[in-house]
Amino acid sequence: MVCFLSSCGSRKTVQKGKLMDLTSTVIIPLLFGSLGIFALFRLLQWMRMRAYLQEAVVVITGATSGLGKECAKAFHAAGSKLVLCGRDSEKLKDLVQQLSTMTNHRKNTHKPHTVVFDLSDTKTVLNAAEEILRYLGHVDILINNAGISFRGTIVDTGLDVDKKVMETNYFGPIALTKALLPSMIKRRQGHIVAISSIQGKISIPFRSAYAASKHATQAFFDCLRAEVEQYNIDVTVISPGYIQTNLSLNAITADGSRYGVMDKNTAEGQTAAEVAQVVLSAVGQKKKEVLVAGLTPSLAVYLRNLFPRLFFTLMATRAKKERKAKDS
Ligand SMILES: NC(=O)C1=CN([C@@H]2O[C@H](COP(=O)(O)OP(=O)(O)OC[C@H]3O[C@@H](n4cnc5c(N)ncnc54)[C@H](OP(=O)(O)O)[C@@H]3O)[C@@H](O)[C@H]2O)C=CC1
Ligand SMILES: CCCCCCCCCCCCCCCC(=O)OCC(=O)COP(=O)(O)O
Repeated sequence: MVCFLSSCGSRKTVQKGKLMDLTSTVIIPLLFGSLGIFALFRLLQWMRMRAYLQEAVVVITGATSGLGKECAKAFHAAGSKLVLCGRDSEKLKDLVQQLSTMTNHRKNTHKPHTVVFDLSDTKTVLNAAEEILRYLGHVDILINNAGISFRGTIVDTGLDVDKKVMETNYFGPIALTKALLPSMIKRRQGHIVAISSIQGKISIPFRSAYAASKHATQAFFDCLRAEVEQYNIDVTVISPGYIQTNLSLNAITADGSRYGVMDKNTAEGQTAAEVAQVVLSAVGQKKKEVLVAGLTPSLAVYLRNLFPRLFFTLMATRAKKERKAKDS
């Protein structure tokens, strides 16, 4: 018995020793090796991204405020050659002035070019595309960012309002994309980015025109991605949740007037600078799509796809609650 116990003890000691040997000779080197490979991979990825963005001709629509303005700062700092688009030439000039004061000692930065046009006017969009190609010769990255939101009940909203939202958020961006696409196909190089929304994946009550325009955006750019892959053209769709911008202030309502209220959700959203960094990194890594949202909007997207009936019930309850709050 004593002999058995002592042999058990020594067997345990031998096993412990073998385990320690295995840890020091295999597990620890493997762990450090994997960490090293991962760090090297990330470094190479970062260097490739920097090289891709440096000197790239990047067109940004809606550069006069919010996310577009922050994207302009991020891509300018990355050394891209910017074409800043907007409706207001004074705001664009101010931005160019602001960018000129941003020094980046490690990067060669460029003075941006500006183009003024209204996305809801197709003729000016086509003229703008011509001007961009004439001035810069080509476009490497087009960021379709500009957009407006909407607040209203479907029953009270005139069709002219639906059309205005679709023209700004959908027809304008696709007109600009189509106008620049042939030159990208010719060069067999290019990257088209669409700033969509979580509302491109789910519809919430009293946002019909906006959610419809963003669903259309998602569908169009998903088709485009498939069609242009053979020409080495990338398409990235970015779907943010709430961002702290003027989007709700500038939203149009059922009668076409400005909403003029800063929504609580918008005010408490991510900062535009944070989201712009996500856009920069997604573009740099040529990601196909990115969701930039908190837990609830992200869960809502999964809920819509996995348990649609439950999602529809939640949305109907939300609509009743909102209408009651408005009426009282
Ligand atoms: N804020 C948010 O919570 C979210 C925003 N998004 C999307 O992000 C994008 C940027 O919006 P955001 O920065 O938040 O909002 P802002 O209102 O701050 O910016 C919108 C930009 O679009 C421009 N714009 C609007 N209408 C037109 C038009 N007809 N022609 C040309 N430019 C136009 C505006 O120009 P001007 O200065 O002349 O008005 C402005 O530069 C939009 O596509 C929006 O749908 C997506 C998810 C969430
Ligand atoms: C266990 C699962 C819980 C899931 C809860 C689902 C019900 C909650 C719905 C939440 C809806 C979130 C919508 C997010 C919308 C959004 O982020 O949109 C961004 C925008 O484009 C903002 O535009 P807006 O003009 O609407 O401010």
